[in-house]
Parts: sequence; structure tokens; C-alpha cells
Amino acid sequence: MVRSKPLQIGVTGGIGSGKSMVCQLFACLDIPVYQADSRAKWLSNYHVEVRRQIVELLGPQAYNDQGLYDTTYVASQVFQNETLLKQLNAIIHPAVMRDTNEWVERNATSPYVVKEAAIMNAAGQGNSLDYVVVVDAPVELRVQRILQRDRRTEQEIRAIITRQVSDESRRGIADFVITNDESSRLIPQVLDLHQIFLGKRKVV
Ligand SMILES: CC(C)(COP(=O)(O)OP(=O)(O)OC[C@H]1O[C@@H](n2cnc3c(N)ncnc32)[C@H](O)[C@@H]1O)[C@@H](O)C(=O)NCCC(=O)NCCS
Ligand SMILES: Nc1ncnc2c1ncn2[C@@H]1O[C@H](COP(=O)(O)OP(=O)(O)OP(=O)(O)O)[C@@H](O)[C@H]1O
Repeated sequence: MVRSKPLQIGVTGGIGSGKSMVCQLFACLDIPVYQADSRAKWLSNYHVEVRRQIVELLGPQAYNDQGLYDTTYVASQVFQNETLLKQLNAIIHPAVMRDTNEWVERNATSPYVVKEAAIMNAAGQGNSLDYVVVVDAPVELRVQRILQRDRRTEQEIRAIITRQVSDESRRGIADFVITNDESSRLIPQVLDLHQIFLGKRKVV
């Protein structure tokens, strides 16, 4: 049976690069967007096995008095410690991958779907992505954006940047790059990619 499947596009970028903003633009074009960061938090709260393993790794303090995932506490632990972050990733990522696959199935009629995530491999390398879009912005601008958006100190922001892959390696996995430096216009770049992805709809 010939069945159409949506093309799967990954959108990634460093902290403050603007990947959520880019994804909001795709969403405005009626494209379903999977936000891995927020789904990962949902799974940390409600996926029993994920939750059990997080408590085993980080202790009961990983959940607050209301029983909810304490992101401030967990961030204070893992963004200072490469090993702990890798162990947390190893717990959460397989669950996110399964959740992503189910979500793609539920959106099978869309011409393409977008997955936004902080961590990503090149398309087809351990994932079912067809293309990867990297959102790029100068690091100092990203720090300023996050200082304005979040209640994080500059030191905390730089610790996160240190834990993330370098901008150079991230560009190395890009099939397309969006420059979000506030000099290059953002919307036309997204509209161009939208046309490209509509033209690449796949049949499997
Ligand atoms: C560590 C946690 C609790 C911090 O939550 P908090 O709300 O304070 O920060 P937020 O999620 O906005 O992350 C801050 C920045 O770090 C990035 N980030 C999040 N997780 C990771 C990670 N594992 N590796 C590198 N960068 C990450 C985010 O994209 C963002 O740029 C949370 O990010 C988490 O549980 N991360 C592990 C899950 C994960 O890997 N998510 C990424 C995609 S699956
Ligand atoms: N082109 C832009 N012009 C003005 N503000 C921008 C632009 N792009 C992003 N921002 C702002 O910068 C901040 C970071 O953007 P956004 O949340 O999209 O980044 P992100 O890559 O998803 O960050 P994180 O990895 O932390 O989730 C937000 O407050 C957003 O409104």
C-alpha cells in the first residue's frame, strides 16, 4: 500500500538562538510542532518509569512539595555537571523518541512536521528526521536575550552554553541554517523553507 508520511524536520539551536520563535512561525503556517523540551518536562512529571529513574539519579529533591519536577533544582545540578547531564539525557531521551514517533503518527496527514529540540543528531542518524534546520545567532546576543527572558544569572547561562554542543558542530549537522541575528529578516527565511519542505513531501 502506498501511504504518505509527513516529512520530519528538526529545528535546533543553542540557548536563546530563537528556535521557539522560528517554530512559532511554522505553527502560524499550520505546521504541527513538537516541542521536545516541554514534552521532556511533561514526561518527567507523568511517565512513571522516567520519574522513578530521575529520583534514583538525583534524589527526591528532583520533585517539589507538590510532587512536580523541580526544574530549578535539576538545572542547578545537571548544568554544572557533564556526567549527571548525560545520565539525565539517557533517561529522558528514549522516552522522548517514543513520544515523538507516536506524535508523528497522529499528524500523518500534515505535509510536514517540525520537531524542536535542544539536542539533535544529523538527519537520519539515530532519528527519523529528513532535514535539520539550525537556528544561529551570535552568542552575546543569545546571552542578552536570556537575561531578559529568564530568571537566570549570566554565569548560569554561560554554564548551559558550555554544556551544549559548540556552534561549529551544530552547524555541521545543518541541512539549512536560519540566521536570527536581528539584522537578517526572519520571516522570509521561514517562508522560503516552508516552500522547500512543501515541495519535498515524501511517499513511502
Ligand atoms: C535541566 C532542566 C530541568 C532545566 O529546565 P529549565 O526550565 O530550567 O530550563 P530549559 O528546559 O528551558 O533549558 C535551558 C536551556 O538548556 C537547553 N537544554 C535543556 N536540556 C538540555 C540538555 N539535556 N542538554 C543541553 N541543553 C539542554 C534548553 O533548550 C534551553 O536552551 C530541563 O531542561 C531538563 O529536564 N532537561 C533534560 C531533558 C532534555 O534533554 N531536554 C532537551 C530535549 S529532549
Ligand atoms: N529575531 C528576534 N527579535 C527579537 N527578539 C527575539 C528574536 N528571536 C528571539 N527573540 C527573543 O529571544 C528570546 C529567546 O528566543 P527563543 O525562546 O525563541 O529561543 P530558544 O532558542 O527557543 O531558547 P531556549 O533554548 O532557551 O528555549 C525570547 O525572549 C524571544 O522572544
